[in-house]
Amino acid sequence: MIEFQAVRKQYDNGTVAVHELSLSVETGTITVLVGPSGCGKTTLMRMVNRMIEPSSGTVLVGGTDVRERDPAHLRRGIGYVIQQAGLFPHRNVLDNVATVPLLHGRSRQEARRRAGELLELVGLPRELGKRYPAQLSGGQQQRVGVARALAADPPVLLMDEPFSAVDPVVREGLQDELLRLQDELDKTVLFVTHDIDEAIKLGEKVAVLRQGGHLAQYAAPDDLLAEPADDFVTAFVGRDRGYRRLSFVESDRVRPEPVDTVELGTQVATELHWRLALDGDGRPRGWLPPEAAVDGALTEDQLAAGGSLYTEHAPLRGALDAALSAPSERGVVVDADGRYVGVISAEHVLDVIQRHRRKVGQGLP
Ligand SMILES: Nc1ncnc2c1ncn2[C@@H]1O[C@H](COP(=O)(O)OP(=O)(O)OP(=O)(O)O)[C@@H](O)[C@H]1O
Repeated sequence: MIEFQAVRKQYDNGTVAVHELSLSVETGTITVLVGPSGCGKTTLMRMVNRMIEPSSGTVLVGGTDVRERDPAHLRRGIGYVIQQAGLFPHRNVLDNVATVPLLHGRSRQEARRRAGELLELVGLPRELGKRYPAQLSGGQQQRVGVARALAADPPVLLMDEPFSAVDPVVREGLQDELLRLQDELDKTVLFVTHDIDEAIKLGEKVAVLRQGGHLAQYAAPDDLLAEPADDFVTAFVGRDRGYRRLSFVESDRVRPEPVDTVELGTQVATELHWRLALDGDGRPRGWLPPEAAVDGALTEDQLAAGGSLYTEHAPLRGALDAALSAPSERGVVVDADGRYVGVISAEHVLDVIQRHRRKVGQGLP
């Protein structure tokens, strides 16, 4: 769908930002360009919608050389999301999103209706449409930016460090939202980041670039972690790549065990061991520490905050993290509806990992 053929970009001051780079981005996938600052990611991305022209080489979108396309026309089929969302400050949120359908000749009423739908699609309540960008949080602004980029229903979406200006928790939410949206929309997404974790989480394929616009490696995330092409990629993917690879290892061998539970809102006696507190629907709310004396009905503020939850059958990284982050040293396993299933120890997860290694016959690094 997007193809870079021996693309090179040298700026007027002599800087070679992209060095004869060839790369194919498959239709309907998220492909991530990742690399340190200044390695040419943005330059490469902007050649797709002709914001930057290559010095030599060819960029094809949908099989057509972009130079044969009128830039304005080309950009209508290519959504573009940037850091800080790039919203118009003096237009309210709904009008920001409606801009594109209006440009496409829709009536104002129709454009606003479509904008409302898009806000919901990216997980924002329609009421926010009346606010101005400055009245939204950074994460909400980014969602509006995504909604605006999707407004023309473009087959291609370029995203240039779209989530880097928000805090890590919001960022994770936005990443999850993008994966959910992509499941639904099947766009061809080219995503730029300098964060290898973000690249690995989002990319079906990841292109690692190094200084001077060289392609160091282009591979699926698991392959990148398993077999980094050279020292640069090894250093860039980081020391804990063995742990990260667990994100790709699913296993049905995790065997949760029962643990003592207590229900919020009920009277509980003092005990010498950790107990898991559940709400009335069986969802974990936190841990009740040993020897905790509960006067009256059990409330949430008497609990130690729980660790992360592990959803059954999810990749093993989540299982290990749940076990390591729990105050009771036992990770809580939940079903797809978030209801308590059992608990697991870190030792058990490591044992499952060992058995997985033996089964597939290749060690996790
Ligand atoms: N208009 C320009 N004129 C001259 N040099 C430029 C221009 N734009 C970018 N560069 C240089 O080209 C190189 C690549 O820049 P580019 O913005 O593509 O990198 P990047 O990987 O996106 O970086 P970052 O992660 O910091 O955004 C850098 O050395 C940069 O200084």
